[in-house]
Amino acid sequence: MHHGFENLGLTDNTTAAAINPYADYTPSITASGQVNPYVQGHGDIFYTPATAYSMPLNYHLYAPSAPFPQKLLPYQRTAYSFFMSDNVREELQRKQEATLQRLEASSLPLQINEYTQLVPLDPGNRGTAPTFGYPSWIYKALSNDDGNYYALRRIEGFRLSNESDIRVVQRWKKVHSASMVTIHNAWTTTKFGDSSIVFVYDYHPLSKTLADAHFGQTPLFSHAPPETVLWSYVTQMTNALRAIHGTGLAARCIDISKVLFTSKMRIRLSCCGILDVLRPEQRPITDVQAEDFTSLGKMILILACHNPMAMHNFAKNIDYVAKTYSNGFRDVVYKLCTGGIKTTSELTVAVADQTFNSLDSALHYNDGLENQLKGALENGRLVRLLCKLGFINERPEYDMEPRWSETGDRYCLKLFRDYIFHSVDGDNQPVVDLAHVITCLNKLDAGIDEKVMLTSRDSNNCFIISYRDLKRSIESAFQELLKPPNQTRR
Ligand SMILES: Nc1ncnc2c1ncn2[C@@H]1O[C@H](COP(=O)(O)OP(=O)(O)OP(=O)(O)O)[C@@H](O)[C@H]1O
Repeated sequence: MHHGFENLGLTDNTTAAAINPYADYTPSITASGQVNPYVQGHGDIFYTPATAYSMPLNYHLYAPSAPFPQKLLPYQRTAYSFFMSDNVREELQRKQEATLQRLEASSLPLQINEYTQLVPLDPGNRGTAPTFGYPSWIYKALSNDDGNYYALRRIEGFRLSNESDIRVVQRWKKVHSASMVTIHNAWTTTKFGDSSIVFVYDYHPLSKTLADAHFGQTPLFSHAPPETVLWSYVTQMTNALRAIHGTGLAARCIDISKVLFTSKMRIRLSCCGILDVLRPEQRPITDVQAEDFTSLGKMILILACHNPMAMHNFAKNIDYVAKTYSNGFRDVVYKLCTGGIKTTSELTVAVADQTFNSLDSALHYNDGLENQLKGALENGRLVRLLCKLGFINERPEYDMEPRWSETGDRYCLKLFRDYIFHSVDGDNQPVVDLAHVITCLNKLDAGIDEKVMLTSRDSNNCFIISYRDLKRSIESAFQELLKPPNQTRR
């Protein structure tokens, strides 16, 4: 397979010193003679100038972001390493889709405070199952203030008798933990036609409750889940409790229906702060905090036994845990359920070993994501370049202008576009080779000295031109498009 033209791979030492005929573009050349693609022409509207980082690698070369799923040929790797993996892309796209989903016909208010586009997140809910003693609803909503999506939890029919009760939300806003759904605000409203109180939380698209994940229609596990999964839940909830108790608050909502499963093995405690407003506690906070540990023990017992009613026969079920899981796990669950753990320090010590396992898998996962990120590292640059080429090529209004016409120096850009996209093979069949496109665009963006041979469409003319000069032409042609109308285009 060939592209019609071959790279000559020549290094031209003269172009580096050549006079720049277009004042608009001066490539930034580093001490080692490389072109810095991030420092484009002055006032380049497509690039934000890099501040701290100015020494690029050889930008048309990519380090492999191994491991590859199978042995790939070099040209396959070029395309493979340039994008995130299909799995990650699909997951993110599905989350995007869920986030942007809208409800065409809705009886919900069009706007409440700064929030619009309300979509119920729990459409099966008829508001009959009382959460915290009241019917409750949860909606996704768009904030007109910051353009982010939030989850609004509405507690129906609640009247705030004491204004100061809602102030506790300010304290909750200060609790930061990656194992919690962050709360942002709370307010009362009559916009739903009743007196409701609304709590504003972070929105986590496609999340489900632990109850749904383990006991729903498509449960994650059909029987007892692996011990590593349960330890991971315990350590994540320990992380949440450390932050909550450390701020002098108590969670009061650890339950399979209130812990959200937000992505692979990531759980977050939701609904924090609601009970503190609805039913403020009079008891000493240490007593209330102690209940968080028993709730955690019950939750883990329920999941371990794969039985929502596991607490009804505690002795039998803790026996089952002893037979199915390790002694260490059984001991922690037993202590939690029976009040043997009363502070986060005690819990932290009890789960210390497992915390390192969780940390290790979190670090591995992080490495994996960073590798994925590498795949998308530079493709933004090429999109900008493609946009520029698109703006420049085939502009009918400049057909009669010499520099843009078939004979002018913009002509090589048109031929270069043909070289990238319109190559044909020996049988005159279109060559659709992503790796070729990416390689050419990378070289063009880096403006390297390598030369390429371009042939006119009628095969009568032939140009040999370096990527550096092509880049210069693109920049000057693009800058001309930006010129105000009263300045004549060259
Ligand atoms: N912060 C959030 N971000 C995104 N989705 C959420 C959020 N909180 C809840 N959800 C979605 O709403 C669904 C219902 O949540 P909810 O807490 O009401 O659970 P539930 O099982 O209906 O509990 P209850 O019976 O107490 O209402 C969850 O399964 C989840 O899909």
